[in-house]
Amino acid sequence: MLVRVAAGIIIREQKVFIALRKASQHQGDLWEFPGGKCEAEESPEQALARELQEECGIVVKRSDYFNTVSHDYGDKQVELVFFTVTEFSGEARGDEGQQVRWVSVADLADYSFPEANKVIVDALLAS
Ligand SMILES: Nc1nc2c([nH]c(=O)n2[C@@H]2O[C@H](COP(=O)(O)OP(=O)(O)OP(=O)(O)O)[C@@H](O)[C@H]2O)c(=O)[nH]1
Ligand SMILES: [Mg+2]
Repeated sequence: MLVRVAAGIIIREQKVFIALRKASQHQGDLWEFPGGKCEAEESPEQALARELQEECGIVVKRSDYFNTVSHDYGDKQVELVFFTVTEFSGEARGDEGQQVRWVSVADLADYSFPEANKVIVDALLAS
């Protein structure tokens, strides 16, 4: 099963917004950049805007392509399309009951992310 996912690296005042995946979800109890599956005929950018509105209550005003990561979890193959989100309206929050946090880029190193995120977190830490 190959799933295409759009995820947002939401940045404000040098901090990045991360959310904790629910224990019941795939790759549960790990931190993520919010986002979700692209629906049929939806571009990754459209999926990103929809998911961030649903999960975090923000309206994306500006997103820029960052990187694509393909990863095989064994039970699931994902193609993650990451965007930076630097302009949005609304206050980012956990609208699906998920724990959320604004963290400095350096502090991302202290959080556990799914394996596919490693290259993204490393790129941010190096930036
Ligand atoms: N949103 C998100 N998903 C990620 C990240 N890294 C990563 O491997 N994934 C994987 O991408 C897949 C899709 O994510 P999702 O569960 O958020 O999808 P969704 O919002 O449509 O929710 P759903 O599970 O309720 O249908 C999951 O298998 C998840 O493990 C990440 O940083 N953000
Ligand atoms: Mg999601």
